[in-house]
Amino acid sequence: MQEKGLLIVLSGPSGVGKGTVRKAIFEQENTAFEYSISMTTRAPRQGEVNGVDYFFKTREEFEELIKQGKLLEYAEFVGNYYGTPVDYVQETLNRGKDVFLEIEVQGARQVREKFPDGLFIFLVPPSLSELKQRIVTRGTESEDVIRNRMNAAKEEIEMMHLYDYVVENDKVELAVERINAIVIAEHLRRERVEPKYKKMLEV
Ligand SMILES: Nc1nc2c(ncn2[C@@H]2O[C@H](COP(=O)(O)OP(=O)(O)O)[C@@H](O)[C@H]2O)c(=O)[nH]1
Ligand SMILES: Nc1ncnc2c1ncn2[C@@H]1O[C@H](COP(=O)(O)OP(=O)(O)O)[C@@H](O)[C@H]1O
Repeated sequence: MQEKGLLIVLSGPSGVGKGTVRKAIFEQENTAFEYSISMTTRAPRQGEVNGVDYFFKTREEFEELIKQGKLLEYAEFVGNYYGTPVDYVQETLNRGKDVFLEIEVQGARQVREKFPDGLFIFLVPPSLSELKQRIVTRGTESEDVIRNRMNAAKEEIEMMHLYDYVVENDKVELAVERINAIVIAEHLRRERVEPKYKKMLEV
């Protein structure tokens, strides 16, 4: 039987750099994970592409997906819905591939209930002031939204203890390296050999 893939969940407060770190992970050569593209009702930002960054949905479409049980988890975050397509995740894990989710904390909590054996990684900022700076310099949000996101961030950071690992995002490259190391260690702990090293064993 095909060994199932590992479900890797990267979460943390808004503005900590989840999206940035996730992109850097997928820009590495030979990334062994499959990224699960989320559904959202948020409007696309400049340069975002439907089916690449997100599947952009109307509220009605999203609520229909909820009703039909098509989402592994979903959450309302600062006025918009975000959710993970369940079929994609299941099928990919069944093919033996690791699936990588980058989601906010309410969703991560729901995934933990359904996949207790998943690998849950919490990204933290070096400090709260640095977090605020990142949200401000991103410049995509109004002052009201920034205030909401900072308030949400404080509550989100309290969820840190529910995770398997906490990774500081001081520098993107360092955070990526830490996550790579954690995944390798978790594969070994689960007696799975990295696909990259499996090739060596075949020589
Ligand atoms: N629960 C959940 N959260 C998601 C999903 N996709 C993205 N998010 C999170 O939703 C939040 C807002 O995302 P977005 O609007 O793209 O803004 P940004 O990531 O803060 O730049 C971030 O914390 C994302 O990690 C998802 O499928 N489910
Ligand atoms: N390690 C880092 N050092 C400095 N700035 C960062 C770092 N990681 C991310 N950023 C910046 O912080 C802002 C928020 O990052 P983003 O990836 O959108 O966060 P999230 O997805 O967690 O909401 C962006 O402007 C991004 O360029």
